[in-house]
Amino acid sequence: MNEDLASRHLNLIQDQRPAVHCLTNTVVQSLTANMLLAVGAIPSMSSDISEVADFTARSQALLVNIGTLDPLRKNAIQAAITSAQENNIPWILDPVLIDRAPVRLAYAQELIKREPAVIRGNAGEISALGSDPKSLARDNRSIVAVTGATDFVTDGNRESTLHVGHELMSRVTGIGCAGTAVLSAFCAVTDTAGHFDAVVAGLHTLGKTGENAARKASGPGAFAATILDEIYFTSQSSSTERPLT
Ligand SMILES: Nc1ncnc2c1ncn2[C@@H]1O[C@H](COP(=O)(O)OP(=O)(O)O)[C@@H](O)[C@H]1O
Ligand SMILES: Cc1ncsc1CCOP(=O)(O)O
Ligand SMILES: [Mg+2]
Repeated sequence: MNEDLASRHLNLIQDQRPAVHCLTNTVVQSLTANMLLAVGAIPSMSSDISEVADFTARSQALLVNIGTLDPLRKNAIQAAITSAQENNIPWILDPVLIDRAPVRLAYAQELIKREPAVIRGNAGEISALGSDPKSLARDNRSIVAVTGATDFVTDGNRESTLHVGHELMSRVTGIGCAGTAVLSAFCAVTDTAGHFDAVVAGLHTLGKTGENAARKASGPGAFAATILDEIYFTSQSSSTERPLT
């Protein structure tokens, strides 16, 4: 079932080539842009306050990743979210490392009040928000995805648990961040009602390509390159509707 869901969304991405504007941390920008290109989306990364609203308005999804922050970037994030809301564009939050600093947690909680379409984080990050994933989803009208060895997705009512991925994915910085960008591209080709399925499909695709890459890579260094290849081959094969594995 998730295979077909993923294949259908990958086909839509190949057809629509959605633009995803990414306000993301300085550690993962290159991997994120390359993962979006490999899956068939079109990334942009500007954070200048003079243009960020326009970049967002001309995109089909906005990624907000708070891994590295500064005052200028915070201003850009607020302006981009406003533009996304004004243009009915889904914005997706990756609350990186909010379990490590109270000020970062408080900032993420402020952003969540603006009702992201999706919140994707690892178990430590999501639990730092202080409510269970289903309540968090219901209270903010968001899809919540809690990722790790097992991924859990909820819209506050529906639930999906995914047993995909490989341990090597936790050994390369940016796989989670790039994963949130990939599921943003999946959300970009669906309407709000389709975002639950889009997140499940995006995480299924990420996990299966991670498994494929782990079979071929000798270690984390090769894995970082191989996962790019694998998500590209997967996106290309979706047009012939071959299974992801
Ligand atoms: N131990 C693991 N076993 C299998 N898959 C994993 C494991 N750790 C991470 N992953 C995969 O990597 C993805 C993102 O990793 P995660 O560690 O949750 O994010 P982050 O890097 O933001 O902490 C998950 O959705 C899952 O597919
Ligand atoms: C190490 C680090 N520090 C701030 S952002 C970042 C990258 C986090 O990437 P991911 O959440 O995908 O592991
Ligand atoms: Mg992360």
